[in-house]
Amino acid sequence: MASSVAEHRHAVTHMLRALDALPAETVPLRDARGRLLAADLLSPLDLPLFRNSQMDGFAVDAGSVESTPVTLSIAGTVAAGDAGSTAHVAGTAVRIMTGAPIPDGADAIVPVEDTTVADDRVTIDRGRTVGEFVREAGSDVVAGELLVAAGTLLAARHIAVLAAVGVETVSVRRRPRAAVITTGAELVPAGQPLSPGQIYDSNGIALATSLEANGAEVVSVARSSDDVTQFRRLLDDALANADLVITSGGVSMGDFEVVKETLQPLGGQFGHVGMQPGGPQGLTMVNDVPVLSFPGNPVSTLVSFEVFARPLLRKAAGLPAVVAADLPITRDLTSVPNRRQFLRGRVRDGQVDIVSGPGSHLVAGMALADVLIDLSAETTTVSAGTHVQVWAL
Ligand SMILES: Nc1nc2c(c(=O)[nH]1)N[C@H]1C(S)=C(S)[C@@H](COP(=O)(O)OP(=O)(O)OC[C@H]3O[C@@H](n4cnc5c(N)ncnc54)[C@H](O)[C@@H]3O)O[C@H]1N2
Ligand code: MOO
Repeated sequence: MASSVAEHRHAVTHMLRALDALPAETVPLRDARGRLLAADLLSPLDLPLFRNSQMDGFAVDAGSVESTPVTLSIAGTVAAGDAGSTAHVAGTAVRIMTGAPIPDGADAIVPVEDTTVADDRVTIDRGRTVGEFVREAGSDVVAGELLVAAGTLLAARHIAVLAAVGVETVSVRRRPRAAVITTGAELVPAGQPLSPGQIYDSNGIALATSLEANGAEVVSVARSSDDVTQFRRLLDDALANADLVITSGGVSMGDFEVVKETLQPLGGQFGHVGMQPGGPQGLTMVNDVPVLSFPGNPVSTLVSFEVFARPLLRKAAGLPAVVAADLPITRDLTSVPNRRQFLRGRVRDGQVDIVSGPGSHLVAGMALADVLIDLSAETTTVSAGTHVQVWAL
């Protein structure tokens, strides 16, 4: 397999198509933020549920406050939470609090600021017309009306209205379940002392957090030595629980390419994609679960994720597409011929600058970047001021 970025992306898209049609699951409303609503939600109730006051003040019939000042006797008090069964008697005022049910017969609210109370009488300085500061039942939404449409990415404002009508759980699209396996005899988890030749495993956590940031649920992050038996066992565990497996390392031309050695006999396609970093790539379908095999260099892994996994995961999760822009570059640069190059850049004042060399081990340089600069395979030189395509990280 030797292919272009576009060809490989096409193959990955095809292999990951099932992620767009994952079944629904029910989650507590409290956990629904960031999830895609699976079905239209109709309101079970009117909102407001009952006619209530928009102000602390006095409920009156507008007719009796037409000419002011006028003094009315105070017939009672209703607070928010009261049942609101008392009827209003024309020519009187009922002391009322914001959110309290308006007594039948009252049709306007006079805010307390426009009144003076003496004993059990209130003098109203400014009248109000019918409906002023009255919140009618159903004026926001009526029972049976569409509250939130299927396919909505639930945000706090959607959760708010669902809570307001008493919804406890919602049906949402299941998140893609992803498993990560890093490979390499040299890898050690943080917290363990490093022996000569060993390095900390950064790709496991980098891929897990990348997956989560793009709407996936990470079911496991495992680490394998270069031993085929161990890798195969971890792979089987991952396949049992995941819709997608991402591996890192073990795909190029060395003697200990555990990922390639295990997956190629299962039909995996391994080879070079015309890009830098991220050239060596593998793609395998095992038991109907797609396995994306990214190269082990830390920047190669992250760039592979950006180019091949992130756009598809965001689409499956209903998240907005990755932001791309054309921006002028601050300096002259050269690019390797016949490879699409993804350089690490930073945008300042509407221009993009390079923040790191092209080496795929430069993980600290990657951390300085906020965009990838995407240079086509045909590009060999770019002069300062030329517009280049960038993708937000
Ligand atoms: N003769 C050739 N050698 C290499 C080629 C080639 O075409 N011919 N391609 C190079 C390119 S490009 C890349 S990228 C790497 C990809 O190699 P692998 O995917 O097999 O990765 P490894 O050899 O396992 O590791 C590469 C590098 O990355 C470090 N690494 C691996 N995993 C992790 C991790 N989880 N956390 C941190 N760092 C990791 C590893 O120690 C190596 O330094 O192959 C080139 N070689
Ligand atoms: O493709 Mo490798 O990712 O250049 O370093």
